[in-house]
Amino acid sequence: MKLEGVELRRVALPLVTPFRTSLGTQTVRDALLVRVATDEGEGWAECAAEDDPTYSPEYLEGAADVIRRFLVPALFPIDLDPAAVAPALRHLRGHVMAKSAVETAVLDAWLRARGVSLAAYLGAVRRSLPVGVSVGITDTIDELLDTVDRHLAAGYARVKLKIEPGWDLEPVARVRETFGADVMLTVDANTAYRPADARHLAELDAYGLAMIEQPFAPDDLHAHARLAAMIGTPICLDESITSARDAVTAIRQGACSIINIKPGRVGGYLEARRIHDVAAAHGLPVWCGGMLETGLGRAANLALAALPGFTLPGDISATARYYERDVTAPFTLVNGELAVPAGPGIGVTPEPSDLEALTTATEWIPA
Ligand SMILES: O=C(O)CCC(=O)N[C@@H](C(=O)O)c1ccccc1
Repeated sequence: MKLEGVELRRVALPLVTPFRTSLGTQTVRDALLVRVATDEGEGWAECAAEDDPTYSPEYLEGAADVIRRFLVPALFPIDLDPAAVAPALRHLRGHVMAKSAVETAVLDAWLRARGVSLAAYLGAVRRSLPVGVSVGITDTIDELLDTVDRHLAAGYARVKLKIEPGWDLEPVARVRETFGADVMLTVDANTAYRPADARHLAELDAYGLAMIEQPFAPDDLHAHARLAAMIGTPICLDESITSARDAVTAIRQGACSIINIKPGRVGGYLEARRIHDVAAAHGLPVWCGGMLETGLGRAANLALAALPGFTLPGDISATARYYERDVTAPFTLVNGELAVPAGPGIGVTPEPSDLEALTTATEWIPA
């Protein structure tokens, strides 16, 4: 398969409600979409990078630049198949979210041309999935309780509460006492705490949480291992894991007993599957994280989350949780589950009128 050109398209999707985490508050999702044109047809992908380098060192303008100047030119001479992309880009250091978007678009084109779904290609074992929902930091506890109530009524299998210093024990205690012991509850700190906060975080052990996600800095595996040894609640890593090698290191150091896999953060769906396999070999459950994806990323994440080791509900909410309008048809919860796309490739394509309405810029990179 030969690359004939690549379209980079920026879209802006207003969020239905502001999304506040320890990293800041988001009211719109600016996304970079990648469409590859090949001699066998086209493929789509979405870059997980945010507008600013707060979640990871990557950011959208930088990802577009590295794709335009380095990643795409490196692929033009290559006879492409899914396994050929990463090796062709290996001499270019880092930029895993940009690389993930390019690899995924090539993978989508290759699979569409062969009539194979991403789910089947990755080894999915389920056709629909119970999914979780992420709840941002709110101004008041009452607002938080209303939000959780609404999401539980919608059928979400797990509620994730964003926490940060000053907003942790009380919101968790109030949600637990309001909704009872049976709700699967997790917290995500997005690296907001310091090792000296370990004893404070250990008090979360009283609330039967399914996990505490990424309390400390991405590179501080020791602090995570020390907390893991102090408490019964499992520690889950997100930002710390950018490859299968990172996953092995973290597991061997006792820094985590659950891993949040985000294909963009680890360089693509093939590396994501490797992390799934490594975790399974060590008996660790994994789940699929979210980066406020449009329907393009959401579709691909559902395929990954259908693999056997993804035994915990992921951050793959219904479209309506974030967006009034999306670039693809909306994903809706049916009996608390989302259907895994079964069509060729990622199984969805943008709706032309919605895509145009949400587009803020496009550029074409010719061969
Ligand atoms: O449901 C979603 O797509 C978002 C899930 C979520 O909480 N994402 C968090 C995270 O750290 O996992 C996040 C996304 C984007 C930016 C910062 C944080």
